[in-house]
Amino acid sequence: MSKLTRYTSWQALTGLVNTLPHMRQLFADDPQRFDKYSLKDCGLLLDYSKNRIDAQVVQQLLQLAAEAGLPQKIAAMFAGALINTTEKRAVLHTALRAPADADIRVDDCNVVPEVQATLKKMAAFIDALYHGEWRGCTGKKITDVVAIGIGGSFLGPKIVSEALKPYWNGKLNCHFVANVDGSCLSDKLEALDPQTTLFLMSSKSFGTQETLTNTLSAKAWFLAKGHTQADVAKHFAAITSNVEKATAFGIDADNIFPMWDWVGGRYSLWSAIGLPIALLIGMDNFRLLLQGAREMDVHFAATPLAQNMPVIMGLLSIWYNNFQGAQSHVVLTYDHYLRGLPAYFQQLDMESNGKSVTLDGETVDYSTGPVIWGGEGTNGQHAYHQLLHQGTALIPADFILPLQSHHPLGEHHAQLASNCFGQTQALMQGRTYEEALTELANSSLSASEKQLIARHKVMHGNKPSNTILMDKLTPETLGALIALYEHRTFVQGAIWDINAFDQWGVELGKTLGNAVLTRLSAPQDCNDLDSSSNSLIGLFRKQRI
Ligand SMILES: O=P(O)(O)OC[C@H]1O[C@](O)(CO)[C@@H](O)[C@@H]1O
Repeated sequence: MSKLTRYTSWQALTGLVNTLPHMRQLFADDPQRFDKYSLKDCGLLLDYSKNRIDAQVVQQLLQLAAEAGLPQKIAAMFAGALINTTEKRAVLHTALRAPADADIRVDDCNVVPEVQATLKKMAAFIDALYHGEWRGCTGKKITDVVAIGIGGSFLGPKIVSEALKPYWNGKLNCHFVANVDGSCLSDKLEALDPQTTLFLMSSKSFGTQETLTNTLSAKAWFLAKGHTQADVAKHFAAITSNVEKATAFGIDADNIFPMWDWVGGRYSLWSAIGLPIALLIGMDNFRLLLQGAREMDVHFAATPLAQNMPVIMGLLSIWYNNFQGAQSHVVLTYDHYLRGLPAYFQQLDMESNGKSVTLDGETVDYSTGPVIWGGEGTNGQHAYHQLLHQGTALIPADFILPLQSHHPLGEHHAQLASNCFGQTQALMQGRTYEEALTELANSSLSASEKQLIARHKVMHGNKPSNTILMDKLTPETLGALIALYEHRTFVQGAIWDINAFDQWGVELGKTLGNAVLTRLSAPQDCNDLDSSSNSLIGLFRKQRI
């Protein structure tokens, strides 16, 4: 039996499952329920009242956090302890948004000055592009930037840029290339002029196949347009922790922005990986994004657990995941600009908590990371909300809504908000058989048909959701929101006693993929492989001939 499942709080929580009344009753019994189970800080409001909780459950969840040493683990992360134990690294994405005078040490060296110097380098780079000091090899201003990267070197820049479209200053166009599928890069290149295009290669390792291949092809395209190797320096820059590989690749040392091994890829948008964001919204707004995340860092580090937003959200997810069989969690962003956020949270959470051994290497005897999925509201209501309401799976939901729109068009925003609130209400209260029968009372159906249809219309409700509101989607509130989810992920990994900051699971697929690549062009069959891989390789080889 694992340490975690031996905690008295874990035992107590196991005993509390299915002992609570329906949420309808919980709300009926306590008119102050919203006030009791909502938190406000960092420009966000978290309404967690539509959850299967009462004072006793919350108390035991908080006790679980205490028994798991969460406060100490939070302090260790902020202090730069090597909590990424398998790679012997600190986890300090929080240092990327720390104040300039902070002192945060790795190997007894304060990392903040280098972070600040990189922010200044970013600002100078952006100014040079904006004002034409940086020009292409034929003297033309740069108009388009192609950001090449994948995973955390793509999702953060892409999704945050999309989310902050109202803040784009129009000085540059930015395009994102991630997939190694040639269609992705080709689509972008066909519309571009190499004389006015700058390629930004983002790769912490400078060893990711997709990013290297895309960058090599971009360079080949550039050279095929009549330009020379000497011209490359004016059209290629890189963000990486592997400066040696980047210069060997042909990128001018002055055009390389550093990254550090104490920043995980999925936590790196706050570093120079976020350059595409800053190019689109300007450095002042990028600093506001950092500031918002900083506010959430201060909240997370200093707020008592019971009023701590990431802690409450992480504990609630554990309550469903580990005690009520929920295997997925849905994020529903009721804002068109936030439509990509669920995909961002997918990598953040699933690449962090998709683990099955504890820090000591013991196989866990409890569930860990759920599947994170979601999409844009109201679209999801016409796609998968049916399952949320009447399916057999328990899927806790987060609803995210800015109270003000950037485009106050007629009744649109009121309808968006009413749908958001209506959905959480429907998930909570459901519809009883009697209510369904009453709704059918005046229909022309026979009595037996009414009874049958009523059965199909029953919604059990008691489906948990959190609602997160902000006054408006701004760089600051977005920074706070993303940091909220970073720390929510941390809370769960800390309680599950897993390493949320390595990603050994992605290595094997890459290695085997590279081995297959060599076989796709080999003449002989791969009879040493399983028959599926052998056949699939054969089919691909056949179509190539
Ligand atoms: O920035 P890099 O080193 O190219 O890595 C890209 C992505 O690949 C991973 O290492 C594995 O998916 C992610 O953690 C990372 O964000």
